Amino acid sequence: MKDEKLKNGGIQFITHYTERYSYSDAARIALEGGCRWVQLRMKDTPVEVIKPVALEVQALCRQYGATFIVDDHVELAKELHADGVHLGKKDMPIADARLMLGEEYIIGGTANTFEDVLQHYKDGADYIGCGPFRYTATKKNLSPILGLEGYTTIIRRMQEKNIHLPIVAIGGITIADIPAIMQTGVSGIALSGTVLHADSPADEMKRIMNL
Ligand SMILES: Cc1ncc(COP(=O)(O)OP(=O)(O)O)c(N)n1
Ligand SMILES: Cc1ncsc1CCOP(=O)(O)O
Ligand SMILES: [Mg+2]
Repeated sequence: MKDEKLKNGGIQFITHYTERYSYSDAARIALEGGCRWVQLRMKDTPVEVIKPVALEVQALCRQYGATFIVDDHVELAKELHADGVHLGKKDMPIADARLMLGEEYIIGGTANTFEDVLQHYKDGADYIGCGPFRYTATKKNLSPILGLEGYTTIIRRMQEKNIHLPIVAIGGITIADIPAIMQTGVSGIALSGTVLHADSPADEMKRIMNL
């Protein structure tokens, strides 16, 4: 079951605040565009404000058969029975989240280096959000930019150590970047701004899903 939910994961759409669309409208647009992996990311927002939005986005994801991931909030993910949670360096450690959530939940971890990937692998992550590919205004305090070379190196080092874990590239990615990034051996792509800021986000999502 968890494997199937992860296979929804070629392309992960991540929400972000815009004046144009509410979080749930943005998620709906991505789903209408064919995306089947949505992460609700609402930075600088109290959890009691996130919860009702999360319920809406979860219902939408269920309607479309999409995988629903909550950013940062392990307890909320558990309370809602989300499909999973995404955790970075400043969030709950993955090993602790695994103890809280058990094996059935997807846990994604952020990595910028091979050493990060190795740690998340040992701690039981299900996938890695690896980036940033390039500069993006969607996230503050970015780690060093990886570019294509960064992914190639991380994937090669994973192969050398026989580490099998889906790598999802993230950070400033546009449709034009996707073929070359996929060529490095990553399993998926996470995007936000390129969809949200497109003239027609639903059409952009469709173009991405049809690559
Ligand atoms: C798929 C994916 N990859 C990386 C991140 C970044 O998570 P984190 O480092 O915790 O930063 P915030 O998103 O919480 O600002 C992500 N959310 N999703
Ligand atoms: C959450 C996150 N983590 C690293 S880059 C990033 C933002 C991704 O959004 P965008 O596709 O707009 O750069
Ligand atoms: Mg986080």
